[in-house]
Amino acid sequence: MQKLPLNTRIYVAGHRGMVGSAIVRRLQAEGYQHVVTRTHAELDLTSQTAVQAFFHDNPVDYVVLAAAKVGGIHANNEYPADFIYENLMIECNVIHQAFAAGVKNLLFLGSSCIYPKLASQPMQESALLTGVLESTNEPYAVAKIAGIKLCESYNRQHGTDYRSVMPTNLYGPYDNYHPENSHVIPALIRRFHEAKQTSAEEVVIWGSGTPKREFLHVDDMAAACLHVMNIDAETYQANTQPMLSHINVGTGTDVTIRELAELLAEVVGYQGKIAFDSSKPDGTPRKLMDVERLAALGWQARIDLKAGLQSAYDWYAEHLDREAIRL
Ligand SMILES: NC(=O)C1=CN([C@@H]2O[C@H](COP(=O)(O)OP(=O)(O)OC[C@H]3O[C@@H](n4cnc5c(N)ncnc54)[C@H](OP(=O)(O)O)[C@@H]3O)[C@@H](O)[C@H]2O)C=CC1
Ligand SMILES: C[C@H]1O[C@H](OP(=O)(O)OP(=O)(O)OC[C@H]2O[C@@H](n3cnc4c(=O)[nH]c(N)nc43)[C@H](O)[C@@H]2O)[C@@H](O)[C@@H](O)C1=O
Repeated sequence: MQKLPLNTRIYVAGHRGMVGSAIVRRLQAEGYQHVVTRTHAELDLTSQTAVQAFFHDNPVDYVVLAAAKVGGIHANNEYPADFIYENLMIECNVIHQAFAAGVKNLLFLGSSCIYPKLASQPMQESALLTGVLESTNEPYAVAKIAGIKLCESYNRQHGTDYRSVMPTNLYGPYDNYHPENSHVIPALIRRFHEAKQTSAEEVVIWGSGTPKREFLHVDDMAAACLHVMNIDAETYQANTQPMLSHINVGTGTDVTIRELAELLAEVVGYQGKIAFDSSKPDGTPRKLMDVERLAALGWQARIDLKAGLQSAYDWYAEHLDREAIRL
């Protein structure tokens, strides 16, 4: 396994987010000495001129693109223009300006929602663009597919080594706990915690509870990112042909939303009723990732779901009074 030199200058875009912060923790733990970061306030990645100036003034060797407009099923449904515009702008600016500044290596984070709504399960990388997308997050998915194609096209035309990883649903420290705009795990952690504090009789879960989801702890995701970054170029190219420049990252197992809710109630210690509001959207019925490609390249998830949920809840409870929690 080729090891990136520890003095590699690595720019992590989105370093304060759940995934970006996990990647920075992992890089620092592994001894990388030159991790470059900018907050959203310091550098708005939707601004072409600001991104061009950043790369001109700050020579880097590797870019990790973990910055994005991110949200759960409700946020995607409510703000489709924001999701497609901001993510397309971030991807075009960072990928093109990295190339223009001579950066040879980049890791782009896509998402499992790039695959067709009814793709056969588990979903292989080759399923991309073989069917219609899930309507609740289609704009976001189209932006993510564009990110994959940007990396692939710069590799084909300019000989860059821009890689794309497709994470399944993620959770863990520094997640977004907004009651409406968050993903299901932070939303339910917060709802069950507040229900326990107020002795509420029941907690309402969105949808039917029947959809299935795969959940990967963000520390596993960060480990997978560093693993992919350290694969030598010819091995990476040989394992992502024909033109399949992306690699799925997941656990290879899934649970129903009902099972997840019951697990979280147990983890949080909530003993009231769990009800389902079928007026809320279910989204994709199932999106289990085929993780064989990355397994063949030497990486598998390690964090068990129940232990991961427990650690995520413990982190939430410990940070409630601090600004780290995005409520
Ligand atoms: N969370 C999940 O379940 C999944 C996430 N992913 C992907 O992983 C990546 C990271 O997601 P996650 O960590 O959960 O998201 P977060 O929302 O936690 O982090 C996103 C980061 O990007 C920053 N950002 C957003 N817009 C801009 C901008 N215009 N300029 C500069 N910075 C910006 C945010 O800063 P600020 O908050 O200050 O605006 C934030 O730090 C994304 O590409 C996402 O699509 C893929 C699959 C699942
Ligand atoms: C991560 C990935 O996938 C995301 O899509 P998603 O997987 O459908 O995201 P979700 O976590 O919001 O919902 C998962 C399931 O859970 C149910 N559900 C129940 N109760 C709550 C609840 O209270 N909140 C939320 N958000 N969902 C709930 C919800 O109805 C749905 O059936 C994209 O947005 C996109 O971000 C993307 O890249």
